[in-house]
Order: sequence, then C-alpha cells, then structure tokens
Amino acid sequence: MPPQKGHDTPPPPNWPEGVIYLIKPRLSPLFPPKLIPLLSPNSKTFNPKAIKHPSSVQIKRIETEGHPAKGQNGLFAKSKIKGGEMIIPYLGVLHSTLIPDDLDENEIEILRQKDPHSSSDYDLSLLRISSSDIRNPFPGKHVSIGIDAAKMGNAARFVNDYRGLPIQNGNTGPNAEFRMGQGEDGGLRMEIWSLKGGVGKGEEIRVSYGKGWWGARRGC
Ligand SMILES: C[S@@+](CC[C@H](N)C(=O)[O-])C[C@H]1O[C@@H](n2cnc3c(N)ncnc32)[C@H](O)[C@@H]1O
Repeated sequence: MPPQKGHDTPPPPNWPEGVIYLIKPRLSPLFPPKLIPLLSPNSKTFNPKAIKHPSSVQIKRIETEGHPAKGQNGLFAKSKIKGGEMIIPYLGVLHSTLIPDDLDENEIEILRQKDPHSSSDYDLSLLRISSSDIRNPFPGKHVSIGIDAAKMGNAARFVNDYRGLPIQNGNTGPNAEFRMGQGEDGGLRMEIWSLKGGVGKGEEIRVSYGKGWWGARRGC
C-alpha cells in the first residue's frame, strides 16, 4: 500500500488511518510568526529536527477486559524502560490563543468554544504567558500555546491516562509523566518521561492527564 498522503514518513505499525504521522511538529497556519521566538529561543525561524519513532515503544490495540479504553489504542513498552528516561516527545500541531485581558469570563468562554482545539482529546498545553511577561509580543493579551495531535502526531498521542486502568505489575498509578523539554535544536516541546520505577517490557505507558482534563470532560 502506498504511504498515506501527508505523512512525514511511513508510520509505525498499528498507526490508524485518517491520522497524519509526523516526525516534526507542525505550525498551525494561523500561528502568529511573532510567537515563533517563544518556541525556538535560539532561532528566529521554526525549523525543528526530525524525531524518529523510538524503538522502545509500540502502539497496540487494547483488548484487556475491564480496561476503560478497550477497543482503542495505547502506548506500550517494547523493551524495558528505566526510570527517569525521556520516552518520546509529543508531536502535533502547534497552535495559539490570544485572550485580551479586558474580557470577562463569559467572553473568554465564547472565545474558547470558537477554538477548534479546545474540544480535542489530544490537545496539550505547552506554554501560557501573561500579558505582562516581557517575552509577550502582544500587549494586553494573555498567550496560550498548545499541541494538538487529534489529526496529526506521533505515537505519543496514544498514551492513556492511568485512571481506572487495570493493575499492572502491582501498580495502578502512572508510570510516566508529561514534562516540558527542549529538542536538540533548542525548540520547546512536551515530552513523556518514565517515572522512578520505569516501565517493564510489554507494560502500558500511563500518565496523568491532570484533574483539569477530566473535570472539563465530566463537567465537574
Ligand atoms: C490522547 S487519547 C489516548 C489514545 C486513545 N486511547 C486512542 O486510541 O487514540 C485520549 C483518549 O483516550 C481515552 N482514554 C485515555 N485514558 C483513559 C482512561 N483512563 N479511561 C478512559 N478512557 C481513556 C479517552 O477516550 C480519551 O479521550
């Protein structure tokens, strides 16, 4: 089968149809060029380096009875991952929201609902800066930058949250976490790191999406 149009390179096994495989983050067409120095502090241009699929992880369909994401995919360790290792950067579309300081809560909510990324289950917050931050090129506006992997991303988009997942190696909590990091090119990015105990061969990599993520979806 020829590679799906739009992929950066042929995707890893079990990659779903309809999602574009990336080895570099992409900028949303609406991303303001003035914000690029925030992403690439060492350069005025956005020119990230390619990131290969790590041999330590694989995407697998979840068949385990009782797993709340049964029938979906998850991210699994193909070989043992030691504690405190960077497992994989989270790639997707980098997008931004500018919120004027003088908006009230209702107006902010209307702005949020207009943002197509706000309803994505694959959207991570990368950076928020207040209007008074000296790095902020938009006076009077709060800037948020996110990474949305709903339509395009790498294997990191398959990492599930630990809540409600079956016990694994005596553990029901997360074995990995999101951390802000910098690529070889100095570019700001979000990464998945193993926690202290590491991840055993064959085990699912599980993070916490945070209470806010679940609160927004459960309406609590
Ligand atoms: C970032 S995606 C994770 C990958 C997803 N399982 C897939 O196959 O594309 C987030 C989605 O995974 C599912 N998910 C992740 N963790 C979950 C959990 N602890 N309980 C139930 N669903 C979960 C939910 O459907 C959620 O919207």
